[in-house]
Amino acid sequence: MHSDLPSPAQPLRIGTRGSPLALAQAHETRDRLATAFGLPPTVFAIVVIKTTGDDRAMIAADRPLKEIGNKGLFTKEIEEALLSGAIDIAVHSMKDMPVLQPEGLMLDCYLPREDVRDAFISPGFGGIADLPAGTVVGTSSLRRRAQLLHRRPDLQVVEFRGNLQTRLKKLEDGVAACSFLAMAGLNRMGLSGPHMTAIPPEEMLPAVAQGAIGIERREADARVAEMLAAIHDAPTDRRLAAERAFLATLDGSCETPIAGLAELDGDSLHLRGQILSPDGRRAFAGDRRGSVGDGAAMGRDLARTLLAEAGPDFFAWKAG
Ligand SMILES: NCc1[nH]cc(CCC(=O)O)c1CC(=O)O
Repeated sequence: MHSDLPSPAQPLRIGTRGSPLALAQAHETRDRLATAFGLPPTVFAIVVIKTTGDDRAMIAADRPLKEIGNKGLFTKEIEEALLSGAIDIAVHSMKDMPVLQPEGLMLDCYLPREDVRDAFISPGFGGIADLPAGTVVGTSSLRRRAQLLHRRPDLQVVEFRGNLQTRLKKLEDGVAACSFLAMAGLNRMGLSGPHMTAIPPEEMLPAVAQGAIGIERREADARVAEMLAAIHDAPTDRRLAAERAFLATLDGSCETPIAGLAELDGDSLHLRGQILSPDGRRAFAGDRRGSVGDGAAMGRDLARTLLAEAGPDFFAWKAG
């Protein structure tokens, strides 16, 4: 194995998007590999790959991502680089990953999960419950929009994108009273402040796989598979098995109003799931408790139950 380890002459190439969060995730992956194998950072090369989703010309800042089409928006070019051999591994936010990988690629290494919760960001208010009727809130997430409108149909939701700094500026300019981001991203970038509060999952159930980083590789690359096994986090794997089975059975993607969270308590797994109509008027939620090895079955079962409760017309909007 040791002769197979990366060297300065033949570094392990880590593919990533160029956003600050993506780079932080790629550096975390590099540092965990370096520590696990006692290697210097110089045997890793971080390769930034521009994806369709990063192309500002194509994506006007005020155009909802769901209108542009999200299938592989942030992953296609990176997966092509893996398949062509231009990079050896690719680091992804699991929240943005489809449940199935392209032929020849494998996604079975997860880093320890960060905070799964959403953050409430506002210079003026402490939480959702404090918002007066009619308040304008900013988010580009279809899930957060639906969840907010479900609880608070009196709120007005406007499209809101950009990094934390951009959002804080917009909030200070009065474009909206508050916004939302994943705690995981803020923590991984070392951002915290008086304007940010974690929202309990009971109040806003997070997206499936929120806070989890996955590392993709070529299926046939045994050397890389062996290296990744050393940094793989099994508890995160068990939780994502339940959440992603739930998502797969619902046939959803990251831009459909679906929420899911699995938590471990010793050998038992607790899975919560929710589906909503985009306007938030209809919502179906449920949970399952079982043993840690049964996550995928629990996820499928919960999804089928919610689909049956929602009825055949519930997902009809997806076709239109
Ligand atoms: N869809 C964008 C995206 N993908 C992953 C994260 C945050 C990090 C994570 O959940 O792991 C974000 C931004 C956000 O929701 O604030």
